[in-house]
Amino acid sequence: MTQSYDLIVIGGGSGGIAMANRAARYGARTALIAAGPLGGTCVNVGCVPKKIFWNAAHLAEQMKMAKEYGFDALEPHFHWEYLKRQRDTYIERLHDRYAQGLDGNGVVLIRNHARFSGTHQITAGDEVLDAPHILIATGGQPVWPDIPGAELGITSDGFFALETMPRSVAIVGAGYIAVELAGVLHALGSDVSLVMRRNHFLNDFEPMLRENLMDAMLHQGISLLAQRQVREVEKRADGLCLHFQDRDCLGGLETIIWAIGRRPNSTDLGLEQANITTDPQGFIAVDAFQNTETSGIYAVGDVTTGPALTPVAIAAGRRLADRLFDAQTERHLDVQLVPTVIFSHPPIATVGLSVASAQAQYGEEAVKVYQTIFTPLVRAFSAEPERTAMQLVTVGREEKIVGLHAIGDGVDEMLQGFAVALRMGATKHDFDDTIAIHPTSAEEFVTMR
Ligand SMILES: Cc1cc2nc3c(=O)[nH]c(=O)nc-3n(C[C@H](O)[C@H](O)[C@H](O)COP(=O)(O)OP(=O)(O)OC[C@H]3O[C@@H](n4cnc5c(N)ncnc54)[C@H](O)[C@@H]3O)c2cc1C
Ligand SMILES: NC(=O)c1ccc[n+]([C@@H]2O[C@H](COP(=O)([O-])OP(=O)(O)OC[C@H]3O[C@@H](n4cnc5c(N)ncnc54)[C@H](O)[C@@H]3O)[C@@H](O)[C@H]2O)c1
Repeated sequence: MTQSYDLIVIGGGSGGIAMANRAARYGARTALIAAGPLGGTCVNVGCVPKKIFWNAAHLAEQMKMAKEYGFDALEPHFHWEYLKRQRDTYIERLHDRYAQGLDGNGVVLIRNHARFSGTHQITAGDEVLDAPHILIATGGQPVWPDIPGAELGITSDGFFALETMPRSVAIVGAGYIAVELAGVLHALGSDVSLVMRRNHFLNDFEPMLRENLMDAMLHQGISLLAQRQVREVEKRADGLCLHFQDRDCLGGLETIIWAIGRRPNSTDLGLEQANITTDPQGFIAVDAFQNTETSGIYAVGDVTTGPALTPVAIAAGRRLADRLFDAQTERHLDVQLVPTVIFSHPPIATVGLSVASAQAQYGEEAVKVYQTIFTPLVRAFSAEPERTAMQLVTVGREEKIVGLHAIGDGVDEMLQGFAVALRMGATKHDFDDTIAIHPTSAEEFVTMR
């Protein structure tokens, strides 16, 4: 027998859970179908376990710095297995919390793989459901390279499953995940090589950010291998060997991590039953209101082409629930000024336009850039201190701030408040007129000349 709901949500990750809970609180009869563990990518193999390992790496750096502050040399031994156990236990608690939250809101949770069996009908195992509103929030998965021996490596999913710390690692890729994992593994004691196709990583970001991060990584001892196209992985007696096109090879590796992008989970959904097509990469097209090409079917999160970030998926899901079940007819997600942090070492915080994008959008004449680079006080005693760099991109006579970029200690926790200011239309004068907090690094944002 078909069970009827007001809303069916496919996918128990960031976007799906957010929409299901909000819709149910508005009184919508809601079913959420989740194939994987609750919380999806972010909670299980993304933001949360990554940040826990980043915290450990950050502590390792702080312990090194402690000597400069008069503490006896600390030579701590890091127990990867212990932290992994702690992390897994924490994540299990999050699973329970999500299940309780859904239950408390009256969302019916179905643990199975969902497929469309009609335009507004879903089959999950033996169950058949229908609803006038269906959300696709199925997220994505890591891309594997199509080369011989690729299966000898792992992806970020495999990284989070590692039981012991790899001694020597090559990370192939140049995006968020590649630089974040490189920083974490290096700080915890691995010998790390980052293998890039081009000369740089983080190619879509303001260049000053990646330039400063590349300097910092080289200084820390991470090996950056540019212009390397991977051709094959070979297993040898002394470890894995990564062969490059027309070039040398990198041997003696314990682990190779593929961090070459992610692809949407859209192939095994029966989308054709709902007359929904995807682009060649498998992404589902949506308009600004998350509508797909079929009325009453919506998509949010990593299965769409929007920024692949947890808060973006959550905001899109919640706004959609507001629109459909609380009569907020114009409510939708604005993807301008999405703040983001790259949890590299040191971290990067960025919101808004790069200098080049601002010039392209407003004309070169209209853009004025303020920047500063300095040694943060916390690094005052370091022989070769890691510097902090900050930049404000302004436009027009009123110098409206359209881009804010920073790399350095603590910028990850600085960005959120500045993102509010930019969203409210802050100008350089507003920043200058704000009393500084001294002595901090953040005060440089309101004292830049
Ligand atoms: C290593 C890593 C680190 C990251 N770090 C950050 C970070 O620091 N900050 C940040 O903002 N973002 C981060 N992200 C990105 C973030 O995790 C994603 O943007 C976010 O999880 C997307 O949410 P979603 O709801 O679209 O999909 P997901 O969270 O992936 O959830 C989709 C769920 O749908 C399920 N599913 C798929 N198909 C079906 C089906 N047919 N039937 C039923 N269920 C199905 C899946 O099992 C999954 O549980 C990171 C990602 C990775 C990989
Ligand atoms: N801190 C955060 O918020 C955070 C952290 C991790 C991931 N994420 C999200 O997850 C998304 C996916 O991250 P990602 O790092 O997997 O993807 P990405 O798209 O950011 O980067 C993939 C990189 O791999 C490179 N690449 C592709 N094919 C390659 C090949 N064959 N050889 C070498 N390099 C190759 C690409 O040029 C690109 O630079 C991100 O875009 C981001 O939105 C966010």
